[in-house]
Amino acid sequence: MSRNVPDWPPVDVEPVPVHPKAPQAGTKLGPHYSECFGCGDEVPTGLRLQSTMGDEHTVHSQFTVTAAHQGAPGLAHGGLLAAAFDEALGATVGYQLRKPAVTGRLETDFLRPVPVGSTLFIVGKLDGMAGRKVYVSANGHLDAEDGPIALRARALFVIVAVEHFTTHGDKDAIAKLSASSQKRPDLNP
Ligand SMILES: CCCCCCCCCCCC(=O)SCCNC(=O)CCNC(=O)[C@H](O)C(C)(C)COP(=O)(O)OP(=O)(O)OC[C@H]1O[C@@H](n2cnc3c(N)ncnc32)[C@H](O)[C@@H]1OP(=O)(O)O
Repeated sequence: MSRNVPDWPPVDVEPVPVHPKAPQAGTKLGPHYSECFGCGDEVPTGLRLQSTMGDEHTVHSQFTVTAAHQGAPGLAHGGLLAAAFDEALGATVGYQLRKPAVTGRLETDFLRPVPVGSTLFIVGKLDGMAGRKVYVSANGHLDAEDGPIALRARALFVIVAVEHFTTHGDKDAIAKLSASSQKRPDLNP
């Protein structure tokens, strides 16, 4: 079946300036925040994405679908799959720019059903930047790095000041994150 996919990126962009201290290819990235629904290891019902730096400005993430992620019986819920891509795309932006950025827009094409027990191999890549706008996209391969593509996603992340989080978020949790990230050079600018 053919699908009309809009031009991407939708505006003229510059190459994204990857931070000189961005993690090397092959580096396992670990949770950026232990209570993150997408990657945290303190969230029993979370998605627990595991990400690794790839070559050529990519980040590779794996998400294993459990019974807790069902929509239809035995199949992953589409909203949770979109959440997994939000996390994978956010990691692609965050670890390479090492600047805070939030999702402004996220669009997802669901191409194949994703059964419980399967693993999505998500490859996110930076597509360009225009001012504070960072364009990023990802493919999700079913059950292997070279498996069939089950989902595609494109997103706009917007670079924000740290005040975005201190103004709108939980100050105690931010303090906890700050303290723990002192031990994680990959999380510091
Ligand atoms: C090492 C660490 C690892 C870190 C790893 C991290 C992984 C975390 C992954 C999870 C990420 C999330 O879920 S983040 C949580 C979900 N997202 C949010 O809560 C964001 C809520 N939205 C907002 O706070 C705001 O709307 C912002 C910040 C996105 C934008 O507000 P702003 O700062 O006032 O800027 P604004 O001027 O409106 O927008 C800036 C530019 O972006 C454009 N723009 C903004 N939104 C859109 C949009 N939906 N569609 C098109 N374009 C848009 C504007 O037109 C403008 O273009 P121009 O005029 O410049 O051309």
